[in-house]
Amino acid sequence: MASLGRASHKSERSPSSSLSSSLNSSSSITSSRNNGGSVGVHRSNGRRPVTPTSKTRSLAHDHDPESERVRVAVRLRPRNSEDLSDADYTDCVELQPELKRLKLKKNNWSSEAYRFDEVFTESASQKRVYEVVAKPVVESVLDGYNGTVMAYGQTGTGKTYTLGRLGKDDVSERGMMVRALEDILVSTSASDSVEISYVQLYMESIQDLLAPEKINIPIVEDAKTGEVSVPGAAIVKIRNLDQFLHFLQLGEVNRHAANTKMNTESSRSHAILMVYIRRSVREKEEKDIYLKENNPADINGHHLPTIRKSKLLLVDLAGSERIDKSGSEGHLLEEAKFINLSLTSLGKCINALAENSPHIPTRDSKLTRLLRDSFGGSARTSLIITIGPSYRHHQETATTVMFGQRAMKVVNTVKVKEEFDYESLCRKLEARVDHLTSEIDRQQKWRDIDRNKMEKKLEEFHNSSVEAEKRSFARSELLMKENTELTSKMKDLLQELDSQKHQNELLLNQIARLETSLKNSKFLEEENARLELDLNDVMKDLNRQKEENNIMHNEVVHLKTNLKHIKQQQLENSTYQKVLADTTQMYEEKIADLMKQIEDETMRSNYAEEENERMKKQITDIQMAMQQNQVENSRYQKELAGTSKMYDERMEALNQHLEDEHAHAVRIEEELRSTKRLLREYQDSAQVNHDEAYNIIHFL
Ligand SMILES: Nc1ncnc2c1ncn2[C@@H]1O[C@H](COP(=O)(O)OP(=O)(O)OP(=O)(O)O)[C@@H](O)[C@H]1O
Repeated sequence: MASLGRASHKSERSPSSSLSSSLNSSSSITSSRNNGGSVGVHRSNGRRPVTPTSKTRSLAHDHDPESERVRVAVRLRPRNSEDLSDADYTDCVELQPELKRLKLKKNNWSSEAYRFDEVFTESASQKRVYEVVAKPVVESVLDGYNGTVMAYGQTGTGKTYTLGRLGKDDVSERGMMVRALEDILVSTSASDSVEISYVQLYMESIQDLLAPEKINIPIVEDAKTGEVSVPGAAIVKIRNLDQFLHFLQLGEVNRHAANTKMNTESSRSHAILMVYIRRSVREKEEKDIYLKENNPADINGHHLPTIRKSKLLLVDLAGSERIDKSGSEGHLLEEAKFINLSLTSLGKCINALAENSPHIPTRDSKLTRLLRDSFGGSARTSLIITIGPSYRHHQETATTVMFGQRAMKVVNTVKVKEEFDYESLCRKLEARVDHLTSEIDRQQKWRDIDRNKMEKKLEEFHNSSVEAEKRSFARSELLMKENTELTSKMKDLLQELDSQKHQNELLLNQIARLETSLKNSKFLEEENARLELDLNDVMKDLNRQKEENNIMHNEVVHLKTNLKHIKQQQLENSTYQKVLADTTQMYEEKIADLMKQIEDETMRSNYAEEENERMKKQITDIQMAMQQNQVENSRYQKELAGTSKMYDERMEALNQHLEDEHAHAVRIEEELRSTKRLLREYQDSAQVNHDEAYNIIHFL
């Protein structure tokens, strides 16, 4: 305590000055109550009160001595059966709750007034006592401060009633322990941690009320932080009120108690309920703290989660007792001695703190060691002192009141204890590592899946490309084959074309020839017709000539007859007869020649007839060929259409040729005319011959 706590500058004040200061705060308490119904510590300098409703309050350490002073309330127990049965009963105190004042009677005519932070009459409810005394501390603890609520008083005055009452049958009877846990459990979330240890200090031995086998549990003090702990005690996580009630009842069962003259159930030990609260600092508050303290917790870019660890001590002290009154003997006496000894040590420390003494005898007892942080330390502390009403216990009441008065002078240095939650960070980082590992695994899995897919696709692509290559090779082979075939076909076609050309040429030639022939044939036909006509004429002439020849023959026969007759006459005329014979012979020779000419002419006429027939036949053949050619011509007409121009050109050549042919025909015609002329000459000659023959005959 000496190292952590010092009495405030108000420690030198007289009780009245303390009262004055309390008066200031009392008005603030009233104000707070009006605002929110809860009693908070309102600073006279106008700062906001430390209440659960003050959500926006600063988390800065508050060093207002008044606000950090140990709060002390006094509670008067109702008269008990002893008091009621006391015929000489007299009140030793007069309470003025509205003034938060207690008047302690010195004697029948005088009294001394003491100011407290709150004064509870015997009718004060458990609820109100809790809300005024303990609740602000509980809220402070929920905000991250350490806190202590302690009951101090003479045995049998209601310390256990005020703090440890379970209120199983009547909820309104619940004491501060149950109500505090109720509030804590309501105010904390699942992410927060609420744990308890419940120990008793019995005859300077710390024993675990939740695990009674644990005795002589050592007190551990952290040299650096001054933190006091009993790590040997069982720590139980509290999740609900029923669970807590169970443990509280268990502790009650395990607590040393005895039936004394003063109290049928007198606690023989100091019970200390330690509530450990571990809360994560909200993000915004965390940020505010970082900004305010300019100390951003950053490890490799990660903000460290900050937690607030706070501890609430609910201390139900064993009651001080006067051995003569309690009647303790033997073991009870020993217990009482230890109780009184430890309470005395506490009183000494409080005195020393109140008097700002350089030495605080913290180490005189385990109780003061355990409460080192509660008085003069960093905790917010509320003390409720319990007193009995009977004047019979005036001295004990006066001692208690004075203890309370001194305690009011003790100023603590409250501070929030925040630390980086390495455990949580570790868990978070582990979770992050797990998450990242699983993410990596997942991604690896996806990569594997993707790779497999890619490999499969690649294989498929490879296969398809091989297939495509095969197909393209087959196709190219096919194309090459087709190409070869087409080339061959093209060659054939070219050849065919050539042959077609050739044929065309042949046909053209043939057509030309046919056309020529046609022309010729026409011409010949015409010529033939003409010749036929001429021949007819010739034939007529010949027939006529034949008739004439016949006539001439007949004439010749007649002449021969006449000649015979003449010969006979010649015989009669010998000279004349000789000349006549010669002439006759000459004529006979001429007639023979003429006959021969006639026969030749006849033969020639027959030949001409045959020739005519042959030509007719030839014309018929030509006409048939022409008909065939016309069929073929119609067949080739389409093909010839494209080459008509060429044919036209050729036709010109043919025309030329035809002209030549025409010229030739003209020549033939001339020849024919010449033949006709010859024939006519022959006819003329024949006529001459005939005339000569006629003259001769006539002459003859
Ligand atoms: N405010 C009260 N109203 C009604 N009954 C009370 C009140 N305070 C105490 N009592 C009763 O007085 C008796 C003694 O109280 P309690 O055991 O709490 O005293 P104590 O201070 O704890 O005593 P000790 O120090 O011996 O343990 C109990 O029967 C309790 O019910």
